Amino acid sequence: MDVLDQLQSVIATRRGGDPESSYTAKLFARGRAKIAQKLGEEATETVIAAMQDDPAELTKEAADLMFHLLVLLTDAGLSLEDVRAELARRGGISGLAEKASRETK
Ligand SMILES: N=c1c2ncn([C@@H]3O[C@H](COP(=O)(O)OP(=O)(O)OP(=O)(O)O)[C@@H](O)[C@H]3O)c2ncn1[C@@H]1O[C@H](COP(=O)(O)O)[C@@H](O)[C@H]1O
Repeated sequence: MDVLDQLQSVIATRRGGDPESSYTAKLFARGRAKIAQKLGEEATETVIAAMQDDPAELTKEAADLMFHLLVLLTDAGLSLEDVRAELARRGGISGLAEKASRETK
């Protein structure tokens, strides 16, 4: 099991947990809108780190971003497997070709 799968498992165990002892449980308790807000904040911090050309900070912000994305997916009843399946479905399809097919629909 890789670190993202392990993290997803830990996150799932925190649903309904004690917000006083777990940051993840606190996020779940605050609800989808708050989780989404935190994800947006972490995305902004990731962009800032990238623009400052700071690889160490970018790595940390990317980790924060991925953690909050996993919490949001879990709250929505989705998992890394769903995202992996979507990425696999796109394998071999150029992003440009995929965009063109969307524009003709
Ligand atoms: N990977 C993470 C992780 N990344 C970031 N964070 C937390 O995300 C928070 C982001 O910081 P902020 O200052 O933006 O948030 P805040 O000020 O606490 O929140 P707001 O008041 O702004 O809403 C910090 O508290 C970080 O510790 C994480 N918290 C937990 N994990 C993982 O989740 C596991 C379970 O954690 P708990 O649920 O806390 O037991 C841990 O063992 C880790 O593996």
